[in-house]
Amino acid sequence: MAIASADFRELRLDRMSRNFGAHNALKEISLTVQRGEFIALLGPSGCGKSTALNCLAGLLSLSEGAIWLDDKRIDTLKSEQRGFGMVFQNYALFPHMDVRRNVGFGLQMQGVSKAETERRVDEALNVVRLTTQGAKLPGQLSGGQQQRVAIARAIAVEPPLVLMDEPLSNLDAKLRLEMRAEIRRIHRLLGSATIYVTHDQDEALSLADRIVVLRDGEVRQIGTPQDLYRRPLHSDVAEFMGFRNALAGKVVRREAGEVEVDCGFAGPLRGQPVDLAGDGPVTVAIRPSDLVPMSDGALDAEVTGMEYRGEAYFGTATGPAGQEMFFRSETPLGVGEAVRLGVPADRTLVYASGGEQ
Ligand SMILES: Nc1ncnc2c1ncn2[C@@H]1O[C@H](COP(=O)(O)OP(=O)(O)OP(=O)(O)O)[C@@H](O)[C@H]1O
Repeated sequence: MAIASADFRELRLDRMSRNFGAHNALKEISLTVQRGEFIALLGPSGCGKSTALNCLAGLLSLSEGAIWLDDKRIDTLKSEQRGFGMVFQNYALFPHMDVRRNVGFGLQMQGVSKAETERRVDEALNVVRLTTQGAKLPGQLSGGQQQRVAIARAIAVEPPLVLMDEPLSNLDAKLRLEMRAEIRRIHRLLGSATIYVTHDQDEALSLADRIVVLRDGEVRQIGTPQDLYRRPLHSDVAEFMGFRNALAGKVVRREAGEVEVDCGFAGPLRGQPVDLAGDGPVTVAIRPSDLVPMSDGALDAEVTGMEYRGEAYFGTATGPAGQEMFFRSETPLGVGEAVRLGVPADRTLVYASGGEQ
């Protein structure tokens, strides 16, 4: 028999809140996670990601709200009674125990029989492809192998939910990519739900079925990686998702599904209205990789910097009213050179300024 995951339908966070004194670190987070889903909690430092994960794990109590696993309320249960698997950034392995004892630790705590523990340790090590390393101490393993041991320990208890807090941030770039694929593979194999905290949008995009973007303890958007990448609903989410150009302007023409915005350049910019209401000032959001030199581009600017990044050059430029821009170029341009930059209208998103309601 293989490693399984506990049977359940859904995990439901109902207005989950957590205060530290007067500080509201989590404000009424509501979310339903289906069995089999991979959810990334994404957001900048201090947005409440780890607090949310620790509340789920039972390491922190809720100030208000509730957590349900199907029709069982679990936020009132102690951490060990929830039986979730946890994987942390620093692995948190016991240095004096060999790999097998580390992996079997949770099972031993649960009072699982010796024979069953041995079986599940074998299976978990098999899943993370470490069957030959069982007798080693953590210190004799590489970072990636140690993180695999931590994953094996988390899944050996056959949890309904696996919680991961930035598990790859201590690994080098190559290993991070390898482990991403591994984590996804293991998630599929188990069929449990995974909630994965990260501040790295690439990691969230590549791993998750759905991404929950947090800011200041609040959910800003929940969506598929494609939703989040193509059409962030608010300008702050757009900025976080890599729309580094944020140009202030005013709508001068409206058509069905498209607007023209005057941002103080030679010509107006055409874009997609995302979060527009009224006639107030707007912010135009563009990814640097979509803003490129073109002879009939609407944005006239002067190059202020140029950097080679292998796949292309990335530059900075300033517009006539001092607008700061980040763009991509196939060829290098000299600092001080005049350039016209352009972007397709369907890659240009328009938001009401201060649209953070
Ligand atoms: N034990 C605590 N006491 C007081 N404030 C706390 C405590 N833990 C977290 N906070 C505050 O709650 C907010 C959210 O913190 P949290 O660690 O959840 O953020 P995060 O998104 O995980 O950040 P990072 O990516 O830097 O780990 C922060 O403002 C933090 O200072």
